[in-house]
Amino acid sequence: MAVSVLLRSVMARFGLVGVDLFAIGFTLLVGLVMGVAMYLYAPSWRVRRVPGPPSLPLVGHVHLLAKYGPDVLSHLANQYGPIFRFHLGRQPLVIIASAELCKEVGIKKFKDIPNRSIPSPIASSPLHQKGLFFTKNSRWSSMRNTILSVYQPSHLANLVPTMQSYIQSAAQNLEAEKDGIIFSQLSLKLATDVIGQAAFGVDFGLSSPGAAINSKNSAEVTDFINKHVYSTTQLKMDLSGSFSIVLGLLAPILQEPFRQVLKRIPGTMDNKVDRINQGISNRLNQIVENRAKEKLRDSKNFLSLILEAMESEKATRKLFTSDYLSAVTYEHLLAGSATTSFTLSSVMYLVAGHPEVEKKLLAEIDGFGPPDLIPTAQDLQNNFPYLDQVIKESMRYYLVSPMIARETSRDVEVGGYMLPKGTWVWLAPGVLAKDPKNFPEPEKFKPERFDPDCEEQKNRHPYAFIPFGLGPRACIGQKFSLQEIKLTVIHLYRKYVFRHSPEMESPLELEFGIVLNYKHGVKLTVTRRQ
Ligand code: HEM
Repeated sequence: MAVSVLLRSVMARFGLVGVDLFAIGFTLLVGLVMGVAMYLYAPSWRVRRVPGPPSLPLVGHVHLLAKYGPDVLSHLANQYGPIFRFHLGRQPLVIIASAELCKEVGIKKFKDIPNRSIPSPIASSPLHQKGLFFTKNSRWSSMRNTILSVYQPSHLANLVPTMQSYIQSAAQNLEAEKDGIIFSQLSLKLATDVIGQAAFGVDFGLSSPGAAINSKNSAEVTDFINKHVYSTTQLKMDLSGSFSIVLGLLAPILQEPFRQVLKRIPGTMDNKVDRINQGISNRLNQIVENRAKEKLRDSKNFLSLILEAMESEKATRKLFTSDYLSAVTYEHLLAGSATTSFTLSSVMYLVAGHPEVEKKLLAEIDGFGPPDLIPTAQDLQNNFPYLDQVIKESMRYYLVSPMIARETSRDVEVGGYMLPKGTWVWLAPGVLAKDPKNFPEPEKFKPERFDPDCEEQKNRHPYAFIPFGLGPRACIGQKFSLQEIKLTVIHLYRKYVFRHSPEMESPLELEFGIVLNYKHGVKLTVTRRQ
């Protein structure tokens, strides 16, 4: 009532006497509803010609994730072909599910599609945004060039003794656990220790036996790692993340304002994520600051190498301001731990369930030389061809990163469809890896399909298997992680054999995060070899 009186007096002032208030209210309401509808549907409208299933208002196709689980995109590719839409809430993704089109997006048309889209879990986490993964255009290429220069093969080769000593120490845990171990937990600790040393020159001391008791600063380290694990596992791609992440899926425009408010309200998940990310940032800044002050640095770790480059080159100094330096260093921990650990656990799980593969693998490992002969980086690359096949097949079978996010930076034609600037184009290596055209009987674990002499391998499209991505934006850590995984498998199989623990579910259950993870872990029993 009071509002209508007020409105009338305002209207009278402007000479609008006699205008129907109801009509104005109705027009405003219709305008508002249309505005919201346009906001929600505009992104879908721009790519409407690309085929895809009907999407639900607000949630898009997220409900299909619940229905089909990890196979959702393979299912849709069968129905809609090699390029189709999948809506994450309001945001349509154009999914690329053929090897030839992946090559087109990742290599041939790279200059039109050079960056990654930033999904809502990352948009709500400033900590994750300034690493190489999400930086864009010229900043990205300058950062990548500097980072690649510290990934020389000689640098990797120098890391073999460091990796080996962590592996040997972690393997001692196996002796203590007669009833079996949760291998995926041990491998995450090992991978975190290795990357902690390689990236920061810091010994987290997580994987050595009795780590919690021995480590001088165990409480602080455990706290840091727990924060890291929490921060990473909260980057959910479904509707179970923090409120601001879920809102980011539905209405991105509201995500940042809500995050700013919610992070100040104790008890909310946004508040917890923010506190934890702050804690990680502070700890990282401290590590970076301490390293920067050191006169004599251990030049084997990534951070020291970048700091040295910064001291000698003005351009690098300008590029790596402290926030970017902390972010790329943290990114190493993030990218280097969960991915490598998941892949290592997959290898151990799959070999443990396939005695015929185990037999061939043991023959190759035993044939390399005496049990205490540590392979060099070159040996690892050239002298373990069957191990290579086992790792590739394990990565195909359980692909840690089944999606690769990219975004068009101008209008570009892909697969016969014109995609406007700003379209999210996501490659689907997970679909390619399970496509029977590329991999006959995809549900069978057959390392021999990667034998360079076999017909299946010869006939396969060269980009049908891209676990590390492709083109100028491919993974920088590929050689690093393969070196670590091979050294670990060789060391473990020289001493032990493994079987599935009877306590483990079958088939293995997986969960979606920013990378794939094992829901209940990989549990194995261990037997010492005679
Ligand atoms: C088994 C282990 C790993 C897998 C499966 C993996 C997978 C991937 C994939 C699929 C991409 C996206 C590539 C693309 O867009 O084409 C990527 C990018 C990246 N990875 Fe890895 N990765 C692994 C280990 C590592 C390690 C150990 C590090 C660091 C030492 C690392 C650092 C990065 C970085 C920084 C990028 C972004 C590159 C850029 O945008 O220029 N990754 N990784």
